[in-house]
Amino acid sequence: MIKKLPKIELHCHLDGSVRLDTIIDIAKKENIKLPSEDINELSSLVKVPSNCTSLVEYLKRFDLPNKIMQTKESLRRISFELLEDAQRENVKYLEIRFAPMLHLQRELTISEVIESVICGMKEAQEKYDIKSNLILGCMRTMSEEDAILVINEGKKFLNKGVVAVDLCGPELEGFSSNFKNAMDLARSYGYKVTIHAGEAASENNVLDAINLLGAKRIGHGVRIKDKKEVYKLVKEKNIVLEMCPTSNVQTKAIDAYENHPFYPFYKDDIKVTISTDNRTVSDIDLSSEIDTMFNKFDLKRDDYKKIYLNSVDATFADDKTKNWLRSLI
Ligand SMILES: O=c1[nH]cnc2c1ncn2[C@H]1C[C@H](O)[C@@H](CO)O1
Ligand SMILES: [Zn+2]
Repeated sequence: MIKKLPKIELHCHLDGSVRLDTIIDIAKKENIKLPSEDINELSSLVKVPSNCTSLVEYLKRFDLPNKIMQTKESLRRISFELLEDAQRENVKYLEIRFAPMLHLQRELTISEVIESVICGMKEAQEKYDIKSNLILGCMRTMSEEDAILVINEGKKFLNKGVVAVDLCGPELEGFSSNFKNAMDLARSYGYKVTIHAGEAASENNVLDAINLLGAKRIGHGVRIKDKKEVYKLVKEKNIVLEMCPTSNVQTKAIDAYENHPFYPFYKDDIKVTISTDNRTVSDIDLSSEIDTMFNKFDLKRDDYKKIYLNSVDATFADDKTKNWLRSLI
């Protein structure tokens, strides 16, 4: 049932959503040595195990896919295939995020990395009934200079495939102050800002992401449940939460689906949306994720419509795309 509904996904990492057989195929073509070429063994290396204890452990699963994402052709293909997979479950709009700095291990420049991902995205948009934009991730483990490089190189693609920037990777308390100049610069160019925050560290990071970095959307943000002041700010400013419940349960940001704040936030009119975070690493798709939340919390068709429309408003897409998305439900 859920599979047939039109869907929007705002938070999906390219490197966490690579098909396993594509990893094997690219490795063969590019002579890259994998720890195993057996799809079942590879699956156990890329998909997060049930006994994962933290975000840091979860993030180790990205090393392998990133090994085979170092050429124009592999990036084009992986971006095309992500949209191909998404349209099969009726995703109509997908914001793909990835960190260009992770794809410079061989011969590519930042600009070529972005261009290759856009190329795959365009091809899929021509072939299928799906639209997409890119969010450029800057790793919090890297320097502010690196973030500025990505922002400067990505500028020429703004509104030609690229719409926003993000900070991702392990979350330390107070990370925002290290990236204030970079995010000021990004906003001055016209990038929208979404920030992973309040996932593996406290709600204060959400406060900073909004107040210091100008985030209009927050990746996860589950920890705002812990402090009234931050919760109130998110609510009053209509900040959108890109919620990824399965990822939160896997990284132990939340101990069980039943305790995920998605439902109480929704009931209290916080702008919640549902995404996969990482299709391959988390071993889910958007339909299964929506299905899980709807079953756990007994949500109905009207609730779906409300969350879908929240997602339309929250996209970083142009008005024409937003109107099209509204017409689908
Ligand atoms: O949920 C997440 N939190 C923080 N960082 C994440 C999450 N999922 C993926 N990442 C990281 C790992 C990827 O290599 C990077 C860029 O997509 O973003
Ligand atoms: Zn994420």
